[in-house]
Amino acid sequence: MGVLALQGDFREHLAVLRGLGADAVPVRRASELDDVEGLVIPGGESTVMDKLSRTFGLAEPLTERIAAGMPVYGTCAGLIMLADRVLDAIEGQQTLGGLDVTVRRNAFGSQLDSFETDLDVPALGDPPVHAVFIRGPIVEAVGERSTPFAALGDGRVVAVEQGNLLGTAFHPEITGETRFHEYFLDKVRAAR
Ligand SMILES: NC(=O)CC[C@H](N)C(=O)O
Repeated sequence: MGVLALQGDFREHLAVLRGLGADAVPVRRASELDDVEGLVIPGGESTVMDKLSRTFGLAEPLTERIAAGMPVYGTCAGLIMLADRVLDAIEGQQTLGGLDVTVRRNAFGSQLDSFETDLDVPALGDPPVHAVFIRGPIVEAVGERSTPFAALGDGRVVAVEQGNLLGTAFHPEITGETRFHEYFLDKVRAAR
C-alpha cells in the first residue's frame, strides 16, 4: 500500500494502514509508485499537492495508474485530486481525475470551515461514522459513473465510490475510525 507523501497528513494514513496490518509505504516519486498495488491520497491542500505532483513528475504516472484501475482512496484534498471537475479551484489548478464528480473546494464557508458530525454510512453499517471536516469540499454533482457513499442529513454528498476509487470529504484517519481503510484494503485485495 502506498500513501502519497508530498504534503498533508500522510503520516496519519500510514499509521492507520499499518495498524490494520498493511505494508504501507510513503510515495514521493514515480519509481515508488511502481511498487504499490493501491494508493491513499491524504488530506492537506490540493493546490499544493497538485503543484508538487507535477514538479516531481508524479502527476502523469498517477493519472495513468488510476486510468489502469489502481485502487485509490482520497480524503478531503485527496478527494479533490481524484475529482474530474473542481469548482472554486485556484487558477491553473489541475487534478488527477478519475472520479466522475464535481467537487467544490472549501464548500462550508468561513464560519463552518471545520466541523464534526455523526454520519450514517450505509456500506459500513453501525455505528455511524464520526466525521471531521477541515475546510472540506462537498460533492456538488455525482456523475453517471460514480455513486454516493455517504451524505449529510440535508442530502449533500460527502463521500463517493466508483469502482476501485473511493473519496471522502472528511478525515477518518484522525479519529480512530478504521472502517474506510478496511473497506479500501478489501478493494486492493480484490484487484489483485
Ligand atoms: N483538509 C483538507 O484536506 C482541506 C482541503 C483544502 N481546503 C483543499 O482545497 O485542498
